[in-house]
Amino acid sequence: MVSVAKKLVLQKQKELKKTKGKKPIKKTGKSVSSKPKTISNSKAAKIVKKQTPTAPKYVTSEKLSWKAVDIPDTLDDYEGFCGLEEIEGVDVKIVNGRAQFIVKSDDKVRSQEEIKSVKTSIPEGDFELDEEDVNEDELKKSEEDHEEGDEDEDNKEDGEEEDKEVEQGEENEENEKANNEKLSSEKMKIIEKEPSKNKKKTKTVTTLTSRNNADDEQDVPTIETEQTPEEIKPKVQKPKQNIKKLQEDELLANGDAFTAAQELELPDDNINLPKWTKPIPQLSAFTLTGLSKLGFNKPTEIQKKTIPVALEGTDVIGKAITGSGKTLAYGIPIMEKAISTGNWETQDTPTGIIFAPTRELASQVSKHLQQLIKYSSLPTNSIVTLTGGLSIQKQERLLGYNPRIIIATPGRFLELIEKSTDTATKFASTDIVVFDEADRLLQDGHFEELDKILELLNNYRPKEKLQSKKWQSLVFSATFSKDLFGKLDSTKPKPEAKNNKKRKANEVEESGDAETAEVLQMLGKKLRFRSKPSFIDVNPTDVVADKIIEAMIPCGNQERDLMFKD
Ligand SMILES: Nc1ncnc2c1ncn2[C@@H]1O[C@H](COP(=O)(O)OP(=O)(O)OP(=O)(O)O)[C@@H](O)[C@H]1O
Repeated sequence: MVSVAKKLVLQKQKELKKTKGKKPIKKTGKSVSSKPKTISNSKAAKIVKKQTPTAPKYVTSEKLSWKAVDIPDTLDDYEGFCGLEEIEGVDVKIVNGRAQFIVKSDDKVRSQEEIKSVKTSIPEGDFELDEEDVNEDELKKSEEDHEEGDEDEDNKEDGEEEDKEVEQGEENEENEKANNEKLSSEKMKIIEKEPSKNKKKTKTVTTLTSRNNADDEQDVPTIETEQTPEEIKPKVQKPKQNIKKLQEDELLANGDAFTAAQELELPDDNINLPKWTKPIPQLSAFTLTGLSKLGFNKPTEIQKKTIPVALEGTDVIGKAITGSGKTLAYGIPIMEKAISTGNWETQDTPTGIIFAPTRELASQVSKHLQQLIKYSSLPTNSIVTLTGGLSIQKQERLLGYNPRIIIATPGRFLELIEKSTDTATKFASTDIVVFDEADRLLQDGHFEELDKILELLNNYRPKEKLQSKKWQSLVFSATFSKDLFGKLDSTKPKPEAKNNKKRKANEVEESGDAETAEVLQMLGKKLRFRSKPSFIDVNPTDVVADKIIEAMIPCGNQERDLMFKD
């Protein structure tokens, strides 16, 4: 006899067989009755109708609901196209020489109102536009709107990092803006041949090019299509504003140095600045043009004495008070070296690294050097400031454009070289290292960082490849008091070596008093100069002593006694 349990099992198996193949019912919050609902024939028909895919529709690009996406720093995982998000469920087909977009559902298509509103926000880039799509006024307006948008975006980015760095932030934004102009990563160019007069079919070549990477260009598909001259619409005249700059930047970014050189404004060879050229005959026409434009008709004392020595490659220790023109005293030698190197578009190592103790000073130095560099053959993104409080990613991106001059505070610089051996190796290959306001750089807070930096740079320097095993050091400070350089005490030579070292310190030219000599000796040990440094003191103590006048103050006996009372 079959047991009740077995009966139940058999019944269950039968039920399971019946339900097999049916789609499982999705669970909702509501309780689902175990009894399957019967669906009327008409309702079932409606559901079937809803599931039928819409017939494919051909639409123009403006009708698609494109969304802008940020282009990431690295393009490895980037799936967008020219800063636009890919739209799923849309196919592209070339019909009569034009790209047609085939959509399968209406939710990918914009309404007329939406199309109108997006026409005023054309994305950045040299996109060619159809005349009927937008007139010149609209184009100008959209560009202005977009510029404002850019600022907002950048401000937002910096705001996330640190608000208080306003001044420096602005300066980096300027650099970044210049770089963005120069290297807007993806570009669409439409090169069209002139339509022939005899109404023959003309070939239109559409090439997608990447400005940044010549290799990318080879991988980009070229679409050749046949078009009649009627089909080729005249291009809208782009705004003239900044066109020359854009063309120049494009040439430079593409590495077409020869054509770019022709586009560059040449320096004035007839600049007459004898007060500069007499003590410093090595100055280039670029620098002289810049100095003349800035109205700097003669060098300051520290500039006159430092620049010629530094241009010869000698290490320099300069003593000059604040506001004496130290920035150009080291800035001009770096600039001249960078200009003479020539192949800056291929060289990926910096010419000079300038260390400053504070972000404000770094920013000030950068601004000052930018003023002069703009008259040189060096590109606008030749100077990069690396300081804390600003986006490290942004700074890394700027380093990708191979700047010639790095201005840094020790903390951020150390962070970057500890993060990437590639960056450390590049920086270690520098020709010149400047320590501005050395007394402050070698005090608490910075001393340990600078110590590590020097060690890393020394270790990473690819000596076999470089002409010189050591970089040139330019050290500036308003004072060489032992109190301020106290940290160097720990690196003081051992007593037995003291006499030898003392002799070396005395060899430093015009080293002045014993205290200065001792500080210089300690500095030499820390910075490991490549040559005997030239000590240039533009405010020696005897200058101050000369200004002290002997005076007699007549006073009575009582006052005199008060004076000598201990
Ligand atoms: N040869 C020159 N002729 C005229 N003005 C100059 C000259 N060189 C520099 N200056 C101007 O002098 C000012 C001070 O220069 P700079 O900032 O280089 O001084 P500094 O010694 O570095 O001072 P600080 O220690 O404050 O940075 C700047 O405004 C700069 O534009």
